[in-house]
Amino acid sequence: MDLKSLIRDIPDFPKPGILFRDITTLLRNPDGLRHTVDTLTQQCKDRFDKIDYVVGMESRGFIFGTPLAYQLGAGFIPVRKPGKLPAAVCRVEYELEYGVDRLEMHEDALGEGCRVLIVDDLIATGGTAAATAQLVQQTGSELLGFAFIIELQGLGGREKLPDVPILTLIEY
Ligand SMILES: O=P(O)(O)OC[C@H]1O[C@H](OP(=O)(O)OP(=O)(O)O)[C@H](O)[C@@H]1O
Ligand SMILES: Nc1ncnc2[nH]cnc12
Repeated sequence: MDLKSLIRDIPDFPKPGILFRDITTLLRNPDGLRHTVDTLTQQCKDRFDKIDYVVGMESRGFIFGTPLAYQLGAGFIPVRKPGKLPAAVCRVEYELEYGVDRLEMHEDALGEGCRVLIVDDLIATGGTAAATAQLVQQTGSELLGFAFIIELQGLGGREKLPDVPILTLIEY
């Protein structure tokens, strides 16, 4: 299935010069959604052993991370933008392709010995994923790898990440 054909390109969003890869057109297509989640699941099963937790970043990481965790028999842990999580959090700052922000995770969400996969819809500069890796590794968990639906190659994103396997389904 040609998943790339289901992704819509929006020039100059959210700022001039950014070509936004819009996944809402993939999500609204029943076959596209099923194929994306099933392919991601199969590739993760082939590549990673015994994933305890899938960590997904707000907000688009939630869309793919939760069904993936369900299919893998893992738990899902949300990493959120500041001020959204109710219990005590750990924090990290990160850079976006179009801004700077902070991410938070509940400090009791992970601990020593947890086997963790980080999932997001897209990697651009890698700032979000690198920051999430920092949050995960600070807890003493084992970071097994990353899975993204889309990789924007040429922005150097994967070079920012720790040396673990990185799965991607669609590349630009
Ligand atoms: O590799 P990077 O340069 O860090 O960019 C990738 C991140 O940017 C987007 O999220 P965004 O912060 O726009 O938030 P959203 O998911 O709530 O739309 C995307 O979903 C990734 O999380
Ligand atoms: N070009 C882009 N399209 C969609 N989401 C993004 N997140 C960061 N850069 C992006």
